Amino acid sequence: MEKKKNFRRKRGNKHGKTNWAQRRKMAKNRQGGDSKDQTGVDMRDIYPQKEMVLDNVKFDLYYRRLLDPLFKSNGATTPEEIVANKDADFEEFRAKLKEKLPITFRVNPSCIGYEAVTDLLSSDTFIKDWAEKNKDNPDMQAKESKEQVLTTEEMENLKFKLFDFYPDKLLYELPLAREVLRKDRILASIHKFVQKSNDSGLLTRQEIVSMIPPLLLDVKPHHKIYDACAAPGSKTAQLLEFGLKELHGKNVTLNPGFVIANDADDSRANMLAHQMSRFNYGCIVNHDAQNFPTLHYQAGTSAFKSLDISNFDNRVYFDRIVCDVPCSSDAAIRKIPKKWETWDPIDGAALHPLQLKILLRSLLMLKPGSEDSYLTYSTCSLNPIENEAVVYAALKKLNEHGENGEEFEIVDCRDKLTSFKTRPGLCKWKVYDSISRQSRRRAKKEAAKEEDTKKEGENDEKDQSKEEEKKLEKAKEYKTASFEEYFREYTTHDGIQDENRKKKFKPSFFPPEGTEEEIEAKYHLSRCIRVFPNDQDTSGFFIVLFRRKPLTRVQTETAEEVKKAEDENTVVPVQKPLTNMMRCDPKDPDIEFIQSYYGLTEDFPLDQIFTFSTSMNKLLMINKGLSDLLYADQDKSLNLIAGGAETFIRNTSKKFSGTECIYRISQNGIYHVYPFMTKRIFYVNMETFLLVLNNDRIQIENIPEGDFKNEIDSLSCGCFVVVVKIDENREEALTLHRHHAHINIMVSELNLHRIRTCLNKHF
Ligand SMILES: C[S@@+](CC[C@H](N)C(=O)[O-])C[C@H]1O[C@@H](n2cnc3c(N)ncnc32)[C@H](O)[C@@H]1O
Repeated sequence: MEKKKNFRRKRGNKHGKTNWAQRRKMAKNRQGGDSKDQTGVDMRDIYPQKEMVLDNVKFDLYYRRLLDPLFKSNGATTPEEIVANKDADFEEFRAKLKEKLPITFRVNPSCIGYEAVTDLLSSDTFIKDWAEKNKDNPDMQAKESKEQVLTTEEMENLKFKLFDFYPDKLLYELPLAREVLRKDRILASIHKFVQKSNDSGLLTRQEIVSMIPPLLLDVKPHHKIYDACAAPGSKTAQLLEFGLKELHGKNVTLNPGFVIANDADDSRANMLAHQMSRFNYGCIVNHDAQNFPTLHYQAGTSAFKSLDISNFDNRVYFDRIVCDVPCSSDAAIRKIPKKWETWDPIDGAALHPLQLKILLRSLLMLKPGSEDSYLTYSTCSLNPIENEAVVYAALKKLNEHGENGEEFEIVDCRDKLTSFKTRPGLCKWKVYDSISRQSRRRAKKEAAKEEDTKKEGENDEKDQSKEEEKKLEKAKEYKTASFEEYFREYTTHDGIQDENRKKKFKPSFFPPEGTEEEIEAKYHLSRCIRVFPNDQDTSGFFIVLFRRKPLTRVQTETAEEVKKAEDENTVVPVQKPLTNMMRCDPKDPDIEFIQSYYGLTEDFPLDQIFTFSTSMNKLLMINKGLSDLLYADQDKSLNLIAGGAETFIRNTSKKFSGTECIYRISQNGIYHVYPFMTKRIFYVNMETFLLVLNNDRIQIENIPEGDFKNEIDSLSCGCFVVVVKIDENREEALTLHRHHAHINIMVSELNLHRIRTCLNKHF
């Protein structure tokens, strides 16, 4: 019993499940992150951790052979030169995989005033200026180290590296190793700046290759977007940013587009909530993507009315889908060095069936009959079994069974990545099974037995095979180790002898039949993209862009049913509560209070306010598109985890007692409300805005005489909003609270950091 208790404590809650925070802690402990004892001695100094061997002979053999057509021969003509050049390219590839990744990040273009941030980051002197400004700021210093690693001259010349294949000067790299950043007394402030800006949503730290799928999708605000395997959400954030970039204030709330982020792992799905919390534009759901429920727009809703009657199909479809499936992650080995120890191609083989199911389900969720329906499939694996084989199997299944010809096609998207090097997809590949260490040992033994069984006794034989095995392990070089020793080739599925292996190695692993030209003409597999780590110092990656062509018409209802549905258009559907998220009744006294207290205009969409709790302590705003989607879920089949932006918060704290203000406005949701406010909102000049931005608390008597002071003097206690016009198209807003004798800002430190940076008011 005692044992069981301990097990529970170690592993999480009483059901043995761990949440995200617990897992992080466990991982940190495993990595020795929190390794100091009570006296502050780092135990890693006493018991140094095992040095990780960044080598795997199987990995080398497998990829040198499987990806051979992709290694560069650099114009060589003789067979020897071709092999030598390809070997050199492979060596570069392999060497790069052993290096640590540089830190890259993206500016969030949906932040108001983000252009000021891109100007700062691309300036020659930002690093130097920021370090200088923060040299005495304890919040921006490294905790332990006080060294200065870079020379003054190196420091002078240090700049962020800008990648111009990404639009609007948004993508940067910090051109230094993490160790240097952490150690250097001055540079620590830059590291802190990136961290703080990342936490505030202004920057997103993300690997370059992982940014490619959303980039290829050319997202527009009206798009309905589905992210099938979304956690931890870096691509979801990018999709939201692209969608929101062109929208500000009012438009977001009334916008028909949305992003729905799904992940099958409930604790990972919860991690997405942070990414989405500021946008009323997205929601998070928790389903197996291969079985994602089909939703239908309901008669009577505006989304239903806008459906094309000549092509009637009231299922919910998506304009853009990101299918970033679970994979063996061997292309991310720079980030996960442990893979060097554990890598085996069977990992990819085991995931192929799930990857294919997720892709098939997702492709069918793309809007049919449209000129503008795109999906990206991606993995951070190099293995053709997880990549081209999945893509080919999906195309084969969907196109050959479609009645109207080839409905899905691979799009050539290389022109969208000019100045970013990629390598093409493979048309043909081999299917290899790896021979286990046990089988290799057995084979060695048998060979040894055959040669000289009589001379040696059993014990000697054991010693010999052990000896041989050691030698073999030492032969780390792919040139000296024999491929056949490690891998067995399967040419057809029918030809697999071992029944167990036959179950694991599916028919869909195998490449198309025919010549490369024939295959290419039919499937265009070379339009897939593989990123090699050595081409521009990134991780590896595989991406393919699919398009659903407007060929078939899918009818889910008969013409009479359509007619009936049209007749029913005037009927407002019953508003059932959702599984765990409820639409607030616009007639609820609390909602009516909000409307009158803040003087919300008639067009404020009261029916887009939702809550997760019957006590209505936190009210979330969702936009028009998301609201339509949730209406479509009348069967409550969506397992909704979070959605919308936290906008109104019930004032339960004592510090707000004595005011009539039942709900204050949250800074997260302010942008969705203030354009509709006619009361308790003040448009101020930049000077006044900076006064409230830079002071937590201001005595009312100390506010300089003028319009703002007069307005505050006559304002009752409670929440209010100030707005400043930055230029023709941009405004920034803050939530504040008026108390009897003072006002104070109700904005988190991180939000303040974001706003100050975007206004360029740190300097
Ligand atoms: C490669 S990660 C996604 C990374 C994410 N797209 C990003 O950019 O941050 C794959 C995700 O798929 C999830 N997953 C695994 N099996 C799934 C399934 N059957 N359906 C949906 N998600 C699944 C995993 O929990 C994991 O979070």
